[in-house]
Amino acid sequence: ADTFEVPIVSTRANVMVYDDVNKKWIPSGSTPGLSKVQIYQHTSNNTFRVVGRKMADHEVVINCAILKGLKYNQATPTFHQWRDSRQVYGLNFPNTDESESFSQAMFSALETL
Ligand SMILES: CC[C@@H]1C=C[C@H]2CCN(C(=O)[C@@H]3CC[C@H]4C=C[C@]5(CCCN5C(=O)[C@H](Cc5ccccc5Cl)NC(C)=O)C(=O)N43)[C@@H]2C(=O)N1CC(=O)O
Repeated sequence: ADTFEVPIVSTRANVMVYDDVNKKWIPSGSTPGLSKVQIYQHTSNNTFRVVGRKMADHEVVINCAILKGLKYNQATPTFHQWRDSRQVYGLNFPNTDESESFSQAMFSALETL
C-alpha cells in the first residue's frame, strides 16, 4: 500500500478462489491457511481494494479492486463471496466477529463509491 492508502478494516480469513473447471473452491496462493485481509481506501481518489496476506509468510493471496456495484454475497454467516471479471473470491472467516467487521467495512466502501 502506498502512503495514500489507509486500511479501513483488518480481519482474518481463509482466502479462497473458485476453480471453475473443477467446480470447487481452492485456497488462493500457494498453501492453505489464514490470511490477514484488509480493505484499503485510497484517500486521494476514493478507491478501495481488498488486500490479503498469509499470516505465515506474508504471501499476497488477494489484491482486488472494489468496483462500484460489486455484489457482496454473504452466503453463510462466515463465508462471503464476490466476483470480478476474472474470478470468484470467497472469504472463509474463523468467526462472525471477523466476518461482520469485514462486511460492514465492505458495505460502507460500496456506499461511498
Ligand atoms: C469453502 C467451502 C465452501 C463454504 C461455504 C459454502 C457457501 C455456499 N458455497 C458454495 O460453494 C455455493 C454452493 C453452490 C455453489 C455454486 C456456485 C458458487 C461457486 C461460484 C460462485 N457461486 C455462486 O453461487 C455465486 C454466489 C454469488 C452470488 C451473488 C454475487 C456474487 C456471488 Cl460470487 N452465484 C453467482 C450467480 O455467481 C457457490 O458459491 N456455490 C460454499 C461451499 O459449498 N463450500 C463448501 C465446499 O465447497 O466444499
